[in-house]
Amino acid sequence: MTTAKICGLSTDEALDAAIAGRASHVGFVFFAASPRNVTFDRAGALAARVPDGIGRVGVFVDPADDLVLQAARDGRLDVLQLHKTAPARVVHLRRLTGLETWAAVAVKTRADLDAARMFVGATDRLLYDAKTPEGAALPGGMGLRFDWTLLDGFSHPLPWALSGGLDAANVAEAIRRTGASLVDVSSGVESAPGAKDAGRIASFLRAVADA
Ligand SMILES: O=C(O)c1ccccc1NCC(=O)[C@H](O)[C@H](O)COP(=O)(O)O
Repeated sequence: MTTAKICGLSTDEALDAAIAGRASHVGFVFFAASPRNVTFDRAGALAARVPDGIGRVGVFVDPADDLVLQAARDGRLDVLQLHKTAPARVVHLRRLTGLETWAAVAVKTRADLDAARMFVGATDRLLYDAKTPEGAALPGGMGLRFDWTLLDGFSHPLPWALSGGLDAANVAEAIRRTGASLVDVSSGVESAPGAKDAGRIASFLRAVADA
C-alpha cells in the first residue's frame, strides 16, 4: 500500500482535508521565501489538530540550528525534511533533535540519483524531488516532475519517497511506474501557489488509495 504526504499546509481547512483523506504525513514549510511558509505560532496551531498516527514533517532549506529547534518544538515535529543540506548537517540535526530525517535529493539526471548514496548512514529516508532551475527561489514545491524512468533498475540505498509534479491525474501512474511506497505533493493540490484546495487534496488521496 502506498501512503502520502501532503506538503505545505497552512490552513485548518486544508489540514483537515489531509487528515480526513488519511494522509500518512502532513508537511509544514519553514522557509521565508516560500508562499507556504508558516510561522511558529501557525505551525503550533496546525500541529495541535493532527491526530496520533499522522507524521508532522517540517520542511527546511539548509536550516540553522535555532530555526529547527523552535520549529520542532512549536510544530511538534516527528520528521525533519531537509533540502540542500549536506550529509554532515543532516547527521548533526538528527542528533540535535532526535528526530527522523528525510534528505531531499534533487533529480534531473541519473548522476543526481547516484549522489543519493552519500546520505547512507546520514539520513533515515531519501525524498527524490524534481530539481528546480538554477536560480529558482525554491528548491521544491514548483510542480516540476523528473523523468521517472531514471528510477528503473536503480538500487535504492535507503527507504525513499517520490515527489515532484504529482497530482490526482498522474499519481497512480507514478506509483505503478516507480513502485513508490510513499508519495509527496504540494502544488498539485493547490488552486494557486500556496493556496491548498481541500477538494484536490481529497482527490489526490483517493487516487493514491485506489492505486
Ligand atoms: O513547497 C515549498 O514551498 C518548499 C519550499 C522550500 C523547500 C521545499 C519546499 N517543498 C518541498 C516539498 O516537499 C514539495 O512537496 C515537493 O517539492 C513537491 O512539490 P510539488 O512538485 O509542487 O508537488
